[in-house]
Amino acid sequence: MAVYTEITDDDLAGFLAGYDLGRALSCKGIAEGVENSNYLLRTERGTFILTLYEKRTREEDLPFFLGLMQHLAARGITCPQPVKARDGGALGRIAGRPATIVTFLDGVWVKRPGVSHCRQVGEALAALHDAGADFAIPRANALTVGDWRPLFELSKPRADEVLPGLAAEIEAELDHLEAHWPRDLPRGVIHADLFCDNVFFLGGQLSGLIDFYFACNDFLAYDLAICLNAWCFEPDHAFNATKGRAMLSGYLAKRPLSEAETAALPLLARGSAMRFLLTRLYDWLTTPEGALVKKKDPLEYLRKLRFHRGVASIAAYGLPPEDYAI
Ligand SMILES: Nc1ncnc2c1ncn2[C@@H]1O[C@H](COP(=O)(O)OP(=O)(O)O)[C@@H](O)[C@H]1O
Ligand SMILES: N[C@@H](CCOP(=O)(O)O)C(=O)O
Repeated sequence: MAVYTEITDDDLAGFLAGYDLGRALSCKGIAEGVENSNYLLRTERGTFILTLYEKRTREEDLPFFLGLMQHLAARGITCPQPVKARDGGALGRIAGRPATIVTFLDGVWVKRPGVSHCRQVGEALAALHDAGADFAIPRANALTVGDWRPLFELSKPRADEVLPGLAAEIEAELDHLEAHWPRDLPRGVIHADLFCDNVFFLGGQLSGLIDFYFACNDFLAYDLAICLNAWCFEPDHAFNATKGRAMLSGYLAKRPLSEAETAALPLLARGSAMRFLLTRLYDWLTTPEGALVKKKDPLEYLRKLRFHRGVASIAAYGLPPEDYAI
């Protein structure tokens, strides 16, 4: 359960006094997510999500995240919308933390995605990339290749407690990624965390996207690599090429990949696996016992990384060359 900051009834009443949402009827911590504290808030005016920003979400980035959600919605992407307070702002403070209220999105996330889910995620990702193209506020990715080694240094002394030899394997992989990371692929606004728990479905149809708090400007194909990792591996850790093909086809139907993007995809997938391995490893080693959050397994991403290390081309993800030639 991701609740890092508890709020009192008085905190909530004081916060809501700035809004036209009536009184709180209930406010319950949400048992999902790992980054921020989220509450399901019911007021006299409806149901909302109250988010208190924690950990990796920097306050100075909030105008980017909130503005992006508004920008994307205006271009047809279904995502939560910040609720404005009476003073016109959407960002406030509660219990000492920066906080916003956003609209509640109907739908459920799928724990065992199928081929159709993967295709729809590919389509939605391409639509997001298209919709984000003219978003004016820039935000550099704070978790890209140059940030991985400093992040790793924080976990390195204890990494082998998680798996003997892990520190050396990560170091060697970082050497490779730093030496080969692409410099010049098409860039734009990426979601950067479009995992299964951030995509809602209703009746089998994708109904909305949430959790834009890692969104940034980076390689568009890197976002696709993140999604391949998050959606197309089976619980036994095998990559499912049918799902990979569905996701890539869904994406390609809306946005073609360049030759350079296609060639870079295995490396981007390795990098994406490294990024989530490192944040999970850090959280694994530092989250206090008894914290109200379910820690995520770093080694899941080590296995994914090892798979991509053996991948020579995008064909291994289920797409034969004749399907993506442009
Ligand atoms: N706008 C929303 N509408 C409905 N449910 C939401 C919304 N935002 C968050 N949630 C719920 O809260 C959970 C955690 O939210 P998320 O943004 O993923 O947290 P974190 O910032 O910690 O990653 C989600 O899995 C979902 O169940
Ligand atoms: N997706 C990340 C963790 C952060 O995302 P959340 O949406 O689950 O809070 C991971 O799986 O490591």
